[in-house]
Amino acid sequence: MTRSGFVALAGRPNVGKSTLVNAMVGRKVAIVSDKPQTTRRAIRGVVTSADFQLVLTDLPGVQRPRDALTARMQKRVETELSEADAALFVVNGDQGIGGAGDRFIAEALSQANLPIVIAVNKTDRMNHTKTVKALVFVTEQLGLPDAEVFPISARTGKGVPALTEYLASLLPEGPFYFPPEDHSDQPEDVMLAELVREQVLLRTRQEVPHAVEVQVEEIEERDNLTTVRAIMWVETESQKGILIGHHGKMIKSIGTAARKEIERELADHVHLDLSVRVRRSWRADDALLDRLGIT
Ligand SMILES: Nc1nc2c(ncn2[C@@H]2O[C@H](COP(=O)(O)OP(=O)(O)OP(=O)(O)O)[C@@H](O)[C@H]2O)c(=O)[nH]1
Repeated sequence: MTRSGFVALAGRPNVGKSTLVNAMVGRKVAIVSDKPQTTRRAIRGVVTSADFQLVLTDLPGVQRPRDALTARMQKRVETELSEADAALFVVNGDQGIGGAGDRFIAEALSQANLPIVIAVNKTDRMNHTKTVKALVFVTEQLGLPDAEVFPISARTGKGVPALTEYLASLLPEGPFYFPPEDHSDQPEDVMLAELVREQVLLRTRQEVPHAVEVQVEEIEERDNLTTVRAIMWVETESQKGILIGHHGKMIKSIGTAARKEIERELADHVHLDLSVRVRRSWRADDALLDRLGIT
C-alpha cells in the first residue's frame, strides 16, 4: 500500500524553503534567491518514491495582511494548512530563532491541528554547539511541544533524506495524486514567468525585486523554435528605467539568462520577447492579480 498526501511548508522569508523543496524533489521547481519573499504563489513540489508521494506546498511567508497581495497570501496560508496532512516549519538555525516572525508562524501552526515537523536549516554554517543549542531552543521555546525536530542543510542535502522519510511516514495510506514523472503542478506560463522573475531578482536591489511581476502572454511553437512573449510589470518609470538599463544592457542580460533557463525547461530553441511596462501599484490591483494567477 502506498502513502500520499500534502505537506505545507511554513517559515520566515529567506530561511531556505525553496532550496529545501528543490533538494527534496531533486530538481529545480521553486525559484531560489537571496531576496526575501520570493515565493508569492503556493508552488508545489512532488516527491515520489516507490512507496510514497509527498506533495509539498511552498507557502508564502506567513505575515499580517498589509495590502491586497499580502491579504491573499495570508488567505492562501490558511487554505493550504486546512488541506494539508502535516506542516513543515523551516527555521534558520544560523540566525536567531524565535523572533516575532517565528513566533507568529508557530502560533498559526499550533492552531492548525496537524502533525508539525520543524527543520532547523543552514546547519552547514553552524558548529556542533550552535546546532545543539538551536535544537534545544526549538524544542523547548517555540510553543510547539509535540513537533519533531530535524537539523538539516538544504544547501548540502545533509539530513534531508531523514526528514523526507519522516514526513512520508505521516501521510495517510492512499494512491498517488500525480503521475510519478511530474514534479510540479504549475501551469507552463507561470513556470516560465518565474524563470524570468528569477533573473530579475538576481540583478536588482531594494524595492525593485518586489515591484516586479512577470506575465507570460504567449507561448508559440513553430519549426523547432518556441517564441515566448513576456511582460515585466513594474510600478514606476524609474523602475522601468532600471530594468531596461543603460543602452538596454539590463533587459538584455535578463533576457539572455532567462532564455537559457527556458530553453533547458522546454528542451527547445527559444526566442524570448521581453518588454517592461509600468502599472502603478499592481500589488493592490485585484483585477491584475487575477490575471497574473495569484489567487
Ligand atoms: N548556507 C546555507 N544557505 C542556504 C541553505 N538553504 C538556503 N540557503 C540560502 O538562503 C537563501 C534563501 O533561500 P530560499 O530557498 O530562497 O528561501 P525561502 O525561504 O524559500 O525564501 P522566500 O521564498 O523568500 O520565503 C538563498 O541564498 C539560499 O541559497 C542552507 O542549508 N545553507
